[in-house]
Amino acid sequence: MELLDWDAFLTPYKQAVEELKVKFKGTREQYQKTSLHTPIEFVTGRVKPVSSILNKAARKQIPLEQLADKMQDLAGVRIVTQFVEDIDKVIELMRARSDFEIISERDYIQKKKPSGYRSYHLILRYPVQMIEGEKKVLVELQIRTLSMNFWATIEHSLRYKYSGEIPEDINMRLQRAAEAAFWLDEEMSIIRDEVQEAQRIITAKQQQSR
Ligand SMILES: Nc1nc2c(ncn2[C@@H]2O[C@H](COP(=O)(O)OP(=O)(O)OP(=O)(O)O)[C@@H](O)[C@H]2O)c(=O)[nH]1
Ligand SMILES: Nc1ncnc2c1ncn2[C@@H]1O[C@H](COP(=O)(O)OP(=O)(O)OP(=O)(O)O)[C@@H](O)[C@H]1O
Repeated sequence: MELLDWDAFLTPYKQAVEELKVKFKGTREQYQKTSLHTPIEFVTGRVKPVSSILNKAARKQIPLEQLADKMQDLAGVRIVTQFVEDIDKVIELMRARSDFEIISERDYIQKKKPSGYRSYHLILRYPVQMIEGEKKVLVELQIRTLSMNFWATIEHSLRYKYSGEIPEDINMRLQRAAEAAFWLDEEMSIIRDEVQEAQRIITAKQQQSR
């Protein structure tokens, strides 16, 4: 595929990522207007870079003609939460929506990956309105806490730096960091009610001074 074709091929994925980011940020804003704790801390998204698509296609032996069906993370959106309990709430919110179909779920929180990676993944089939008509694209939605996100971001950078072959001593540190990230989530869950009450007071004060 040439550069121009990539641009055309990825257009609906870009559209899907932009639309879903707006929608999920909108959900966060709705929560902020209530006295309820918002389960969404922030939302990010990206279209997979072409170099990364080519690497993954070669690694997984996916023919380029089958990318749309076989590579589920061409469009990726991530919802980051404060607490592990918020992840369940976000999953509930996603299951109640009618603007996409959830086609699969993977729980890497109950069952973390050997690397230490924790996150909850949903694969969505999302309809994008193109000038040629509706096109349904797959979107990978990752839901994770701030602590899980911190670990995954650091691990991703190291994996990139060492082209997947992370030296043993650093790997050991990463495993320990994964355990620390898990305990951070546990500790924060225990004081969740206190934290949420403090945040409610701060939000109410900010709204009064507007
Ligand atoms: N940082 C980090 N991210 C991970 C790890 N495992 C999975 N992910 C993220 O989760 C996505 C989906 O992973 P999987 O559910 O394992 O999907 P997969 O197609 O079986 O495997 P990948 O080749 O990793 O995409 C990846 O593209 C990454 O963004 C990990 O060990 N570390
Ligand atoms: N679902 C997602 N939502 C938001 N950002 C994502 C998502 N998946 C990956 N990213 C981010 O996009 C950037 C580039 O991701 P890339 O697709 O190359 O990584 P990857 O998903 O780990 O790779 P691979 O699946 O090919 O091993 C990274 O910063 C990664 O954290």
